Amino acid sequence: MSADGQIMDSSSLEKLGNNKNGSVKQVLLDGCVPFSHQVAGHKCGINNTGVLQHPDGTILKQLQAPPRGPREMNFYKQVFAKDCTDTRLLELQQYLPKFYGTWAPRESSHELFLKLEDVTRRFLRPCIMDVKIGRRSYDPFASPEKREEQISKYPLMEEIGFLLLGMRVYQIDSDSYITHDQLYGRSLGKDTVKNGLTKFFHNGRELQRYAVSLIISKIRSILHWFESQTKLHFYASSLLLVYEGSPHIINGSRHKPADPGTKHQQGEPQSNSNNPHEALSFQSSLTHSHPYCHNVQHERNGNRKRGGSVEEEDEEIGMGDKKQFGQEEAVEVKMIDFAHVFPSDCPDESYIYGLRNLLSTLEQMLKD
Ligand SMILES: Nc1ncnc2c1ncn2[C@@H]1O[C@H](COP(=O)(O)OP(=O)(O)OP(=O)(O)O)[C@@H](O)[C@H]1O
Ligand SMILES: O=P(O)(O)O[C@@H]1[C@H](O)[C@H](O)[C@@H](OP(=O)(O)O)[C@H](OP(=O)(O)O)[C@H]1O
Repeated sequence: MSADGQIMDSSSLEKLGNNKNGSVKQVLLDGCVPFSHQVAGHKCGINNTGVLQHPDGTILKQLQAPPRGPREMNFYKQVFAKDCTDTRLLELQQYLPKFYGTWAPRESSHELFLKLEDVTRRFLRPCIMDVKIGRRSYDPFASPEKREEQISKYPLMEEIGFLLLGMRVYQIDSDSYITHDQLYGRSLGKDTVKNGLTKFFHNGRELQRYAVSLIISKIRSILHWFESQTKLHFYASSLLLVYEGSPHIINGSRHKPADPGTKHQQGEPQSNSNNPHEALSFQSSLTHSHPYCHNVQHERNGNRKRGGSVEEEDEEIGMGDKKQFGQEEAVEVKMIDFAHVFPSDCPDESYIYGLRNLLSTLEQMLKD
C-alpha cells in the first residue's frame, strides 16, 4: 500500500533501461506506461505512478483502498450494466468515460484497475482541466477529521461550488504546455476564479472562445441530467474538460481513432498516446497511411525526435494546411472520479449549485 492509500505491487513495474536523455522509461507489465495527461488526482506506487495507459489506448485507474475503490467500480458497473433499464442511468452513460470493465496485470492478479476510455485520446494537443464540483468535497459518512481536512483545503468550496484541481494548456507561440496544480486552484477566490478559468482557455495569443461556448453547452446537458434525477449524490467528483489546442485541426473532417478496448486497425489514425507499445501496434501503417498517424507519433511520446517545432513537423508530413476535425469534436466534457457516489432520494443540490456557478462564470467570461 502506498502512502496515499492506493495498493500497488512493485513487482508490476519494470524499468526498460535508459533513453537518450538518460532518464529511465518505465513500462509496466503488459506494456502499460504512466499516463502523461494526468492533471490531478492520486499518484501511487513506485516513483509516484498514477493513472496508466494501456497499449490499446485505454487508461487504467488503480482501485483505491476500500471502500472508495470498490464503490467507484460498482458505480461504473451499475451505469454500464448490459441489462440496465434505468433511463436516467442510461442517459448518464454519455457523460462518463466508457467503461471497459476491470483489468489486472497478468502476473499480479491481486492488483485491480478500472479500464476506461481515455477522454483526451482523440486530441492532438489536448488542453485539459480537472474541476472538482460541489459545495462539499466530503461525503455524509466522512469522519469529523476528514471533513475538517477537506474544508480547510478550500474553505471557499461551499460558496464557489467548484475547485480547479489542475490544468494543462497548450501555448501556440512557445509550442509547449503550461500547467497549474491544485495549489493554484486553491489560491483563487470569488473575484479571481474567473481568471483561473480564463487561463485554461488562453493559448498565449487569444481566448479560445469557440471552446468556451462548446464546453458551456456540454456542461448544460450535464446540468439538465442532474436537474432531472434524484437517485444519486456525487461528492468529491470532477468534470474533466478537454479542448483541442492545435490551431491546425479544427473545422473539417477527420477519422476517429478505433474504439479503445478493441484492436487497432491498420491505417486507422491514432491519437495522442505516450505509450510506445501502442505506437508499435500500428507502426506498420505509418509509411502508407494517413499522415495524422505520423504526426501524432512524435507528439505523443512527449520527446519528439527532432529539434523542430510541432508546426514544422506538421509541415514536413504534409499536415501544415490540413484542417482535421469539426468544432463539435474539438471539445469534450466528462464526469470522472466516483469514489464517493451515494444513493439518494432528492436532487443533488450541492453538485447542481457547483455546475450552475461554473456555467455562469464561463458565460461571464464570454461577455467580458
Ligand atoms: N477517463 C479519463 N481520461 C483521461 N484522463 C483521465 C480519465 N480519468 C482520469 N483522468 C486523469 O487522471 C486524473 C485523476 O483522475 P481521478 O480524479 O479519477 O483520480 P483520483 O485519484 O480518484 O482523484 P482524487 O485524488 O481527486 O480523488 C484526472 O485529473 C485526469 O487528468
Ligand atoms: O488533492 P489533495 O490535496 O491531495 O487531497 C486529496 C483530495 O482532496 C482527494 O479528493 C481526497 O480523496 P477523496 O476525495 O477520495 O477523499 C484525498 O483524500 P485522502 O488523503 O484520504 O486520500 C485528499 O488527500
